[in-house]
Amino acid sequence: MDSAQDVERRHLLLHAAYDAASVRAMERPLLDDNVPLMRMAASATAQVAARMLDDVDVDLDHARVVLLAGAGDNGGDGLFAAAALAEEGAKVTAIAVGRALHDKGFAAFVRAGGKVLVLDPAADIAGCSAGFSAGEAGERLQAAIELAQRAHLIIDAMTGIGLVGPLRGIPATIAASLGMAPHDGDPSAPLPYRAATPNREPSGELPMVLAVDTPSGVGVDDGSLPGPYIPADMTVTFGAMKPCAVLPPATFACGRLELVDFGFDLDSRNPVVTAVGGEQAGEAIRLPHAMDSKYSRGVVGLVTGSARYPGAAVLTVRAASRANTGMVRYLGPERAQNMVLAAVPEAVLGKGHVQSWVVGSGVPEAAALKDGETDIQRETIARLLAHYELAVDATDDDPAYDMPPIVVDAGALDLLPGQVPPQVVVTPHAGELAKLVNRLRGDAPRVDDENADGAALDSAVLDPAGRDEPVSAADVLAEPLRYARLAHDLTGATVLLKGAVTIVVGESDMTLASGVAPAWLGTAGAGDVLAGMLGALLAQYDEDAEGVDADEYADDVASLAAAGAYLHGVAASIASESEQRGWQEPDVFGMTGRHRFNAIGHPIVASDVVKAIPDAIAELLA
Ligand SMILES: NC(=O)C1=CN([C@@H]2O[C@H](COP(=O)(O)OP(=O)(O)OC[C@H]3O[C@@H](n4cnc5c(N)ncnc54)[C@H](O)[C@@H]3O)[C@@H](O)[C@H]2O)[C@@H](O)CC1
Ligand SMILES: [K+]
Repeated sequence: MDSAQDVERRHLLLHAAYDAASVRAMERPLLDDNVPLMRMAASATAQVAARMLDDVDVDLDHARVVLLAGAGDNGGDGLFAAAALAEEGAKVTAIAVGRALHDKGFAAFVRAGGKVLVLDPAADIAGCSAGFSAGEAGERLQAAIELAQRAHLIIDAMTGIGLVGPLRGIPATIAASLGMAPHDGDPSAPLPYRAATPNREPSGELPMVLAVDTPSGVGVDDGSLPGPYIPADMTVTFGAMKPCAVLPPATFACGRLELVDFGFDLDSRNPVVTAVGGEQAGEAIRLPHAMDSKYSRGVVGLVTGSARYPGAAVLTVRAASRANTGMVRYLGPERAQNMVLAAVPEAVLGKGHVQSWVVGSGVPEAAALKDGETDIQRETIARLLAHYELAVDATDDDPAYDMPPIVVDAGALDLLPGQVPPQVVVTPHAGELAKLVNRLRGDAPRVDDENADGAALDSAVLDPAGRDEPVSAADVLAEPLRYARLAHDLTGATVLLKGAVTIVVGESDMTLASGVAPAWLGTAGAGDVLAGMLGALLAQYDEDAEGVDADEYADDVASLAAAGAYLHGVAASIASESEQRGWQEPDVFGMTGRHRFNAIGHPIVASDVVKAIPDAIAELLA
């Protein structure tokens, strides 16, 4: 039997991601003990490379492999791995993209019969001629790119955790030619436009790419894509996951993840981001007690849907009522009330005591109302949210802290007060988060922001006070962690930023992520269902439980929000019968692989997700 410590460590290994500084700190004691980490890394890389070639029926004897080798230890890993492949008969060429190569790795590679192509005229690499002309440098670069394009496998060992900023120089040129690069005027590198396959199955196109530790060029610590990078079919990563393995958009450039466990003391450092696991999400579900009543199991109040969008009322109420609540109360216009009652006769109309609120789904934002038009739901929500506004000099006994948790979705986001307590959970997608941030900073909208009708706003007025430029949806998609943190800093709210990998930022530094949902979930009403489910999970929570202090309460709200996203994703997987996910935990090198299903599944509507909620809960509790 595994001890509790083993189970906890395994959870961290498969879910937690640590920044470069933490990885170096965790390596240190092992290096001091002369544990041959680089040899272990290289051996794993070579074995994964051989497996990839085998998967596409290429014998090592006939394999053409190109190693892109940087000057640092990442290049060292690559050279030792390439040496091992060359010894097995593969035809391997190392392309030196920097001015040096890892000495011992290079020596091993040459001994194994590998060939080297040096690109930088200023390089100083033993036995390799340098000082060639600019013209020859250009020809060598071209030859290197063609060689790589004709290879069966590219091993990308240009940079790992030592990357600083976007790739520059020759590595940048190589990455732009072989991989992806920003377009003119667009600060963020685009993502490869590929269909979402189960298990991040490689496309099967040659050359395949194996990234060593991290795909070169990605933002290791924040998951951004600051410049050119090479998307990988597989990333073999060492010691612990780095944030780029979990956080979007970089995680989508990693392909399948394989982790080499060095036995790091993972408890010794705080992860930057932790992916929610099933067990953790299951803890958010309160089991009914023998003495329970509908009230003690949790009552959710919903101010959702509107005369314009009554369907959202139905979806949120159905989702909340299926996600383990004692009762739901609905407040809304008559048409929506009638629809709610027809769909959920169990719902209670009108005000009353609740343990959580859900507001804003299917409620028009202010910008969508015509001049002078009012919306009854917005008025109710505004009155409710006023109770959550913290006084400027709020103390611990500010009454806002005593309000029940509230999910602020969609059309209510523009009603959110400036400073709120952490039991306020905002659930924007990228475009909504951009608007929220701009409003709270007093910025004007930028051209690429869209109004409610999908038409571009043309008033690109920049802030004369010289503040940062207004944020666009594209900015948020390019750096979701940064902007989710900014939204939290501006509001105090727990921020759940929706996406293929959903990010939750709460009071503590730790960020949570959930990528369990299949891409089929990107469908109208899915956000309404999530809001209802979040309300239900928050209503089950007992903040008066013994020993829960304010910090813990804030952390628990963040965990519940992430668990809600996870449960939503599991329900979508069940509904769509899909094994595809936005993010998948890594395989651990040397452990027998999990049984992999490969069901791509089928399309769904949001109502299908609602129906699957009870099964999803049962799955998490099993
Ligand atoms: N420290 C250790 O004990 C271990 C480290 N390992 C490997 O070592 C890597 C870290 O090695 P290093 O610290 O040498 O760093 P890297 O090899 O990741 O990166 C340093 C190299 O990248 C270049 N570089 C940095 N920023 C650049 C930019 N913006 N544009 C172009 N080039 C840039 C530098 O000039 C240098 O040549 C890990 O990712 C991992 O692959 C593994 O061997 C396992 C053990
Ligand atoms: K790399």
